Amino acid sequence: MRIAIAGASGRMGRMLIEAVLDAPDCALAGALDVAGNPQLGQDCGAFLGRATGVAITDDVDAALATSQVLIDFTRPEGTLRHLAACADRGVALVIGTTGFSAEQKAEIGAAARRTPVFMSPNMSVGVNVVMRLLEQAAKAFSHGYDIEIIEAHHRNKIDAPSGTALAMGEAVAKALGRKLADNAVFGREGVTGVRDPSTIGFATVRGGDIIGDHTVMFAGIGERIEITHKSSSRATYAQGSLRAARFLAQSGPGLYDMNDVLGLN
Ligand SMILES: NC(=O)C1=CN([C@@H]2O[C@H](COP(=O)(O)OP(=O)(O)OC[C@H]3O[C@@H](n4cnc5c(N)ncnc54)[C@H](OP(=O)(O)O)[C@@H]3O)[C@@H](O)[C@H]2O)C=CC1
Ligand SMILES: O=C(O)C1=N[C@H](C(=O)O)C[C@H](O)C1
Repeated sequence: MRIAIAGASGRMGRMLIEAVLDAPDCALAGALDVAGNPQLGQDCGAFLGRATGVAITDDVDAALATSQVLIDFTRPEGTLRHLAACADRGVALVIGTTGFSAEQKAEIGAAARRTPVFMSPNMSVGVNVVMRLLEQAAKAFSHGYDIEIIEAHHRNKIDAPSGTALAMGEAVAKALGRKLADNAVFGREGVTGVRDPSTIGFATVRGGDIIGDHTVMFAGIGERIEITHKSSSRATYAQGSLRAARFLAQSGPGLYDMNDVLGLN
């Protein structure tokens, strides 16, 4: 499978380059980064001391020329630019980027009618299994338990709450027949009044090199239940992304997520 990586010099881009180079069924076909990035023109394996023959470029057409799948961990505006190019060329797209608006998500859905697109705010198998546990827990604790979602990430993360925390909130809200948009409370300060039981609270921690921790708390009277996932390596996200790429390589146009890949639907 011929794979291009967008955000090639980023934290996830580098994990993905290493994962693709080490996967016997994958070959690196392109490495993209944004105009002005200092790594442009360098071999994308230089950080590993490996010569891949693939230079990092900001030329989207050149990076996609011989690629079957593009894996994108960049920023929403970058992803949308790559999405349009992939849809025009029929190149499949794996989206790991987070922080999309509702309008941007609709744009992704529309492009997925032309080419296979996979999107998940968290590529780890563990988080996606936890999503299912959360649906069950939310139904079981639907009365008398307050729901709070706490996430912690490294100091360089630029979006909050994390895409995963928001997806956990969506999963819990859906299981309860609520709309997250109507019930989410993002942080608290000052005289907040007593807690409205229908709300789903979010708290964000940013610091150091935390890779990604997520806890959903169901707080009742006399007990509380916490369902926690902690990532200890970005390699999990890279392996999940390759799994998604293999899935797309065998799929027609459509918008897919980890439930499709793991057969959880
Ligand atoms: N789904 C999942 O499992 C995971 C998702 N993520 C998400 O992936 C994204 C990237 O995370 P991370 O690798 O840590 O971030 P980094 O900042 O380390 O990397 C982002 C890369 O994208 C480049 N970039 C920035 N803006 C654009 C643009 N407009 N067009 C193209 N490329 C651009 C950056 O270049 P430059 O440095 O020059 O700005 C950089 O190379 C985030 O949204 C994060 O939340 C992260 C981990 C797991
Ligand atoms: O930016 C990160 O690092 C991560 N982002 C994703 C998110 O926003 O949920 C996934 C993971 O938690 C790491």
